[in-house]
Amino acid sequence: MAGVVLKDIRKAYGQVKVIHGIDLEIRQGEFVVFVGPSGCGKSTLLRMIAGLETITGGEMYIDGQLVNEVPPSKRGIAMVFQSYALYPHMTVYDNMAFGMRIAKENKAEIDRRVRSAAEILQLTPYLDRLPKALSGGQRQRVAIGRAICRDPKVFLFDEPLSNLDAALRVATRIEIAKLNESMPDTTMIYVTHDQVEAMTLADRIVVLSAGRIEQVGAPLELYERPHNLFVARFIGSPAMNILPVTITETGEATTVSLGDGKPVRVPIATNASQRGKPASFGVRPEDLSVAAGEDFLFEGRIALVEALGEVTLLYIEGLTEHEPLIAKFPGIWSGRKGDVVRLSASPDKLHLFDEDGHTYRTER
Ligand SMILES: Nc1ncnc2c1ncn2[C@@H]1O[C@H](COP(=O)(O)OP(=O)(O)OP(=O)(O)O)[C@@H](O)[C@H]1O
Repeated sequence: MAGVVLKDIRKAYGQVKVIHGIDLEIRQGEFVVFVGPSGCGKSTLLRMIAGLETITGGEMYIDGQLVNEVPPSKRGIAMVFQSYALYPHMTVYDNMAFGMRIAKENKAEIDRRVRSAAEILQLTPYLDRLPKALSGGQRQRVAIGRAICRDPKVFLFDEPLSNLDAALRVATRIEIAKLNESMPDTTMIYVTHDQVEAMTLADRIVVLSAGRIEQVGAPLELYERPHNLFVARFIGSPAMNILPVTITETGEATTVSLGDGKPVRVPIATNASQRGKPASFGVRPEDLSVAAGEDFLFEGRIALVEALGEVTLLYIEGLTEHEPLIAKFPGIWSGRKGDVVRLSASPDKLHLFDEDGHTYRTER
């Protein structure tokens, strides 16, 4: 089974510990995406899987084999980097064939693999070109093609699309999704900063912070049921609105008191020990709507309207001393700066976190 298993994986550069004990099981054929803020250790973790960084502690298994001391070339992996790293003086064909030639693969097999990879990535018309005569997106596809030719058990991607412009990113992202479908047994691990890439490509997302895992789950699971404030804020854009509240009633549902004393009933269970405790109340900008009647969550003044065409973002002040609340409405919305709005949200879209930032929401 060509899965990847990390057991208490640790990394230190001298005295500086950057990965603090990661446990993770990636199944064969799974597409796993690592996300997290800059410096959280995504690339370090990927490079340890690749064998490009030594492992300070713990055990790493690829396909059931302990690989801690196995060199990169013997791990059955292929890695695609942000910079395509193609040989400029070689044609697309030769770039893709290079690794196999070094490995003394026979000519017919090399030709079969190069042509099949070119076909998958729509590179067949460009096989005789030099990299300089290709667009950035095409070059990145050649880099991916070169990796496919190695027939890896595990494909590693380190921000492969970050050098491409917006349109090419989308096109190449779709290529990668198709590639994943066409190689169902190949495990793929992908590092990105881009939420859309993470949400659309991943079977599971691993959210990292400061060298630790915050949560692992399917994209929509992380979006709908973040385990803690960190994940709640990290997944989704603009980020979830978080307001400080006090718990006033507990039970099957919980009543909290917002900053202005307004009671709000949240259909999330809490036990009696939580009464009177401070908590964090969360609601996503896209889950807010204009309240029809007197039944509203918030009332505030619009401080800024950002009309993006497909959506309108409203920044609303006057609710707390904290940052403005953000509401995201579909399409073009007619409200203006200075208007007073009342907002509500469906009760099942409300989130509640305890004073340590953990969710109260239990699995349903
Ligand atoms: N060679 C090194 N020596 C010392 N510290 C290092 C070294 N390489 C990385 N680090 C530190 O390890 C931590 C993790 O770095 P890493 O590059 O894995 O983060 P990242 O999540 O990939 O960040 P980014 O998203 O910015 O690429 C950072 O704090 C970084 O400063």
